Amino acid sequence: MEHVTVFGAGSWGTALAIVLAENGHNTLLWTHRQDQANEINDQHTNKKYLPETNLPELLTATSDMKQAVNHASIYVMAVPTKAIREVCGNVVNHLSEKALFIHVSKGIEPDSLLRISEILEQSLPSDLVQDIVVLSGPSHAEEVVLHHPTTITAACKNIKSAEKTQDLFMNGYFRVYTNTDVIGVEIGGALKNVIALAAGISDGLGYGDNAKAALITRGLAEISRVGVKMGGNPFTFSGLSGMGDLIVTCTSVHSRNWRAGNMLGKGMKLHEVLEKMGMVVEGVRTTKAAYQLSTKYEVPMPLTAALYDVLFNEKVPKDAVDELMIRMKKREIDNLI
Ligand SMILES: NC(=O)C1=CN([C@@H]2O[C@H](COP(=O)(O)OP(=O)(O)OC[C@H]3O[C@@H](n4cnc5c(N)ncnc54)[C@H](OP(=O)(O)O)[C@@H]3O)[C@@H](O)[C@H]2O)C=CC1
Ligand SMILES: O=C(CO)COP(=O)(O)O
Repeated sequence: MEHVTVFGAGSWGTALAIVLAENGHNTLLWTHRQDQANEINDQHTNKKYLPETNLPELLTATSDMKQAVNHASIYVMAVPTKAIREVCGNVVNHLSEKALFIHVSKGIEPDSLLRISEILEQSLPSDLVQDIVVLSGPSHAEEVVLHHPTTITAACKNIKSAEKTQDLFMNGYFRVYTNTDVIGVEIGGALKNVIALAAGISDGLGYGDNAKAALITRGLAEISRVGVKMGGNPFTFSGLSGMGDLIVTCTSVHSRNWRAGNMLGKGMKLHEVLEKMGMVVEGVRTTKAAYQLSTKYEVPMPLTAALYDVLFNEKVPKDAVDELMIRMKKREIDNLI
């Protein structure tokens, strides 16, 4: 039995805290909202994020950062990408012993173009970090809490820490693989959200399965192209954190990115969509970052560029699709390896 603190009590942080508690670990969930901590401790629910779920009574919550840091030396960082720096900054204020950091966020910071593990490296004192692990793959919180079979990857340059993460989370419904390709796993997890927004737009426009399959396949081509240039292993992109997560996010009604795209395709404005969602839609900021990555690494990413224009330059979605279809002729296969 280990002591673990999960930072972030949204859908994913709460679902992972349930997995850990069910695996017998002494798990504390940190939230920045006292009323939410009270609800979790007193009613064993988190109605805003997982309305149908009863939380294990052994799972407790706090909004006290000092208590959260002191509780454990294994931390799961489960806040959206845009909150990672702020939460790390607060953790550091109370950190006094070496800890293992497992992050589960799927994004890339616009402008700095840092991956989440790089933001953690920048924000945390290196002498107090045992290792940084990324846990990523096709895993909607709504299905994990129903114990539906789920597979995911724990990646760390140090395989021992990936294996430790595997042991912490693995159980009969949550199967964890290991990988040492942190770059590939993080890039796949972040960029699939861009393509999922596009898949939602395609469905919102009334296009069918052919269009969806095209987006998933050509989306994977552009994710792999830039991911390999950034140093990822080409094979990682056909694994759980690449193709696996791309499929689930582009095809599931649970996906916030797909749902947001769907509303855009039906004609809603981006700000209206984001207000209506009330949960993080990582793909919006990540589209900006991906567009910048495409320029920085001189990699063609036509789907990303089209989505960028729809989100930030008021391009009409149907026009973006039409323009994608009549681009100049191409060969299908890139020489990635
Ligand atoms: N949901 C899922 O199935 C999965 C999500 N992920 C990834 O996990 C990450 C978190 O997503 P998810 O849990 O779904 O997001 P949600 O939108 O469900 O929840 C986000 C949580 O983070 C909190 N938060 C936001 N900003 C801050 C801040 N500055 N300080 C402290 N807490 C903050 C929110 O609090 P508040 O209520 O106050 O807004 C909320 O509790 C994302 O990167 C996502 O891509 C990965 C796999 C699966
Ligand atoms: O990453 C996810 C599933 O693996 C969750 O995707 P959304 O953020 O689109 O809901």
